[in-house]
Amino acid sequence: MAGSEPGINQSSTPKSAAAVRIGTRGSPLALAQAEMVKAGLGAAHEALAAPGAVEIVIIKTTGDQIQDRALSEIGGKGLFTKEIEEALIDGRIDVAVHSMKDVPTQLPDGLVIACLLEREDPRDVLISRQGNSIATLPQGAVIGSASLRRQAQLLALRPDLKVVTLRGNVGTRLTKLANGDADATLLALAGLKRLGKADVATAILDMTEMLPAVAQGAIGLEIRATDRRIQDLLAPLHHAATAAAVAAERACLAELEGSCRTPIAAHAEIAGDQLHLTALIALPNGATVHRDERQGSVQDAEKLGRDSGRALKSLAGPDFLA
Ligand SMILES: NCc1[nH]cc(CCC(=O)O)c1CC(=O)O
Repeated sequence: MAGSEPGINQSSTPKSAAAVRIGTRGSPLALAQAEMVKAGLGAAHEALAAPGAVEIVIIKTTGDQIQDRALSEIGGKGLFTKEIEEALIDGRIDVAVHSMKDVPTQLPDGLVIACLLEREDPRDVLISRQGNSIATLPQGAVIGSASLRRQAQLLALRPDLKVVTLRGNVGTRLTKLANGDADATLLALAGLKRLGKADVATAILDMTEMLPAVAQGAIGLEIRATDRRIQDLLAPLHHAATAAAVAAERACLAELEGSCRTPIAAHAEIAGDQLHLTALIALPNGATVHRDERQGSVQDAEKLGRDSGRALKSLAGPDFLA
């Protein structure tokens, strides 16, 4: 290029000198997760431990802007991921850090989840003002939640409860609870732990009463499919057992997809070379819950997930997911 000097950046927006640019939402939880990735990269590669080598870029998503409605009402998949994926495709960032439970099963062309961090505890917790289990919540208690999955499973156990929409990030929800907007709420333990707030939990819910969301507790790192440099840098952070569990759960979800208004939950547990998958679909009012359990080789994680999704579909019948 005429007039250009070596090492001088000619573009109008100065290009970051960082070796790795990590894109994330700006919520405290998202930032904590991005910091975990930054620390992991620094621990794995000496060159990335230097100040400025890894940069965190905050990107605002549609899901962050809309705070007053249930996500199922807004509709549309990828409310927390779309803008971050655009930055990845445009080359403004190199790695997108996602809570895998917010990532749609279909990724945009050219992007891949290249790495899964070791999963945090996937269970949900109850945070309540009175009663330390679902069974002992006061009659008719008001539960704040925007999740159809949590609503359906709560109402299946306790049809007398009243569920109201409670959105916002973890801190906002805790404030709303303290203000009396609800008697109790449910949150993912993983998020609370990463925020150092696990002590607000009244009780950790058993998988048998509250099956988690697909991929809950798992953090996935999305990159450009062609980016070998970043792929190699992330390799030491990858956790194979988490990847297999998440693959099974997401394959189940992909098989069931069609409506984001159907409560779906799934959890895969790995012991040795065996994967045990539990999945369910329910009516939002909890009146019907269809459950599937199966076990097989970890190698067949995706097939187990697909088979589970198909089994649930045939249990439920054609009208259920409509
Ligand atoms: N949709 C919000 C969201 N996405 C991921 C988590 C928790 C962290 C995780 O599952 O890894 C949360 C908050 C919650 O449900 O309590």
